Amino acid sequence: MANIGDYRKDFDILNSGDYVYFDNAATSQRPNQVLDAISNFYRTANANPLRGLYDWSIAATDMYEDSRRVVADFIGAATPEEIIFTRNTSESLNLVAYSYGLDNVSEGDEVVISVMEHHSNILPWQMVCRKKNAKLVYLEPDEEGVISKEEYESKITDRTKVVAIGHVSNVMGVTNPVKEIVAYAKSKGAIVVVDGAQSTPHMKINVQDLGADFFAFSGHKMLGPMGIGVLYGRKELLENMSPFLTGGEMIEYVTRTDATYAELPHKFEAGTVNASGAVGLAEAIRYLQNVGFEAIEAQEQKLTALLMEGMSKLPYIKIYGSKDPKKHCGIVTFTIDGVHPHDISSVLNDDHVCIRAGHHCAQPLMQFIGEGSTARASLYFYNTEEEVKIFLEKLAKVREVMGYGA
Ligand SMILES: Cc1ncc(COP(=O)(O)O)c(CNc2co[nH]c2=O)c1O
Repeated sequence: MANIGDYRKDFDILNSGDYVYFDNAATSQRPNQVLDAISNFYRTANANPLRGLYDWSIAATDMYEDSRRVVADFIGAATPEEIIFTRNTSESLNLVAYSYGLDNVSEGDEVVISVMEHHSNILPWQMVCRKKNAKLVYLEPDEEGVISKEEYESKITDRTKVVAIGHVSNVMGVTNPVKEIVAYAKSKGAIVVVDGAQSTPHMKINVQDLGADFFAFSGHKMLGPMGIGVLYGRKELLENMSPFLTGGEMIEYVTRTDATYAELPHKFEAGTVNASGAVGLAEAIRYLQNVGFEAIEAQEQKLTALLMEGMSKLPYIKIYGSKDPKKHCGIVTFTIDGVHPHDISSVLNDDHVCIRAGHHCAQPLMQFIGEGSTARASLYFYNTEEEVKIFLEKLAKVREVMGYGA
């Protein structure tokens, strides 16, 4: 059994200088195995997949569809046809809103989301409700970001057609009770879309166990390349949905006035697909499975506990979310009295420490917690205790650098 620290050697960028990378909730880093898999695709099987009748195109198609099978197995889909490759979580969520929401939400219906959602899981539903004259209802968490049973049972009603909920908040780090929310939503006749962007990199996902009707995530947050995302959808729903984007690959037959569409999953994959991205994502999945989510979770929880314990010694720092490091998924959002989050990030960057600062594409949540912006450190399994110590040392200097007393 490899030690969790043995994997860091696979990430050249993390070993090429003195940078401390604590912005993994924005995007992760990539191991050499993923970079080599993408390079190998272009060096040995690069051709436009799915339509060509020659060896390279057939090889590219095989690699692309093998990757789809890897993704389906990874998240417990019933069949690979339930896996749609997109560019990212944002596109996946838009696909559901446009192709399912506009056809199934009617005037007077309600769509339930939470105030903690990323804009990618707010704006598509604002669009649906505006176009269909439906009502957008917000679930509100407690101070630690927990959505209570009373809260979701009071707001998910017989008028609810869609519940769209983040699995893990990119700000609070809290894991929502998705399985319970799904069960209750289904008892009210609603379908559930789960935004898995911040959960899929950190924990074992089984979409059938969750009961999700749709589940979205991005490759770049889980060691994969940018530009490849996934939408899982229950086959019976996908089969009855209109295409989202139209064009090449996704048709059976086109006349001057009409067209018939390809079978799943190709109906939802217009144009030349991101075959190399899918191959890279499949390799990222194999890499994560080799590390193991138990080891990943243990390392993240150990580092988050060290981080939060060190930050708690600085009285001018406020941490958002749970006081329990085990309930942060590696995400620690904070403010420093008197210092703008952008300045926190800039001062830390002077010491080669990389964190995120701003509204994190979660402005309704910022309004809910009464902040314009916050700073956020987000860890992954390849970060180290030494990096946490460096972060805490540099963080303790920020106020001084900004002209405050220590
Ligand atoms: C919960 C959540 N949903 C959806 C998205 C959109 O993912 P994308 O389509 O791959 O961009 C993000 C990205 N979150 C962040 C991107 O940069 N910093 C973040 O916190 C997210 O955290």
